[in-house]
Amino acid sequence: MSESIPTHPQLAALVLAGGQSSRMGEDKAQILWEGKSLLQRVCEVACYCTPQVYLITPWPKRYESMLTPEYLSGRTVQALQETDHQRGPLGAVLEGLSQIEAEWVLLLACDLPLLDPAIVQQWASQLPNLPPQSLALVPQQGTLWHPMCGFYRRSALEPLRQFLDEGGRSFQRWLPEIGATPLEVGTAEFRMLRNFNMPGDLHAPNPE
Ligand SMILES: Nc1nc2c(ncn2[C@@H]2O[C@H](COP(=O)(O)OP(=O)(O)OP(=O)(O)O)[C@@H](O)[C@H]2O)c(=O)[nH]1
Repeated sequence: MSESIPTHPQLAALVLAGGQSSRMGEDKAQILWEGKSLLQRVCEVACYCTPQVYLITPWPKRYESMLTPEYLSGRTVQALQETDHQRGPLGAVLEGLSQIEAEWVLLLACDLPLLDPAIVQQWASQLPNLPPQSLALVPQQGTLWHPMCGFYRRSALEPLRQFLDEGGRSFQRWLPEIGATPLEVGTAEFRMLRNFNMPGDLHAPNPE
């Protein structure tokens, strides 16, 4: 993958690897697809968009060898230890956001191997145009948000903490609550947001 081009000086990326992978039957992050692990693919997209990339996971040791420059075209990814495993992906986002200082964070789930880095970077170029009160820029299709490839302002931290403390666990509920800005995307771009959940997804025809 080609060199990253700084998109926004205040953009970091946070990759998620955790959960149960119960539908896949084995750890999704480590699954090989077309010669690379799903985690490696998503980390490469993140590294294309920003030099500041973090992985939040309950198992940093497990992925240590996959975050090195040898795997990531000369880049590195810093692993953050997730401490509370009970709150799902939103809890992981909270822990990640609280350790990252950049104004914006590109959130990427490790099970999105079809992402086109140039498109994600083009989306990031919209960030400077957002009003200060916009806490997130997230692809939306109809009323369905695609939160696992979206941009979150660091100041979303406190509203997120409050949502989790009140028992909230759903991005689909939280995003309207904070008035997230929908990202206008075309049909072709939505195809790259297909996440891999089951073994059959690994053998489905590539939408490209
Ligand atoms: N760090 C972290 N990532 C998570 C957590 N739960 C899910 N994820 C990640 O979020 C993405 C979407 O996860 P899901 O497919 O909804 O859940 P899953 O637990 O991985 O899989 P299922 O058991 O099949 O639902 C994947 O990239 C997971 O690695 C969590 O508690 N912590």
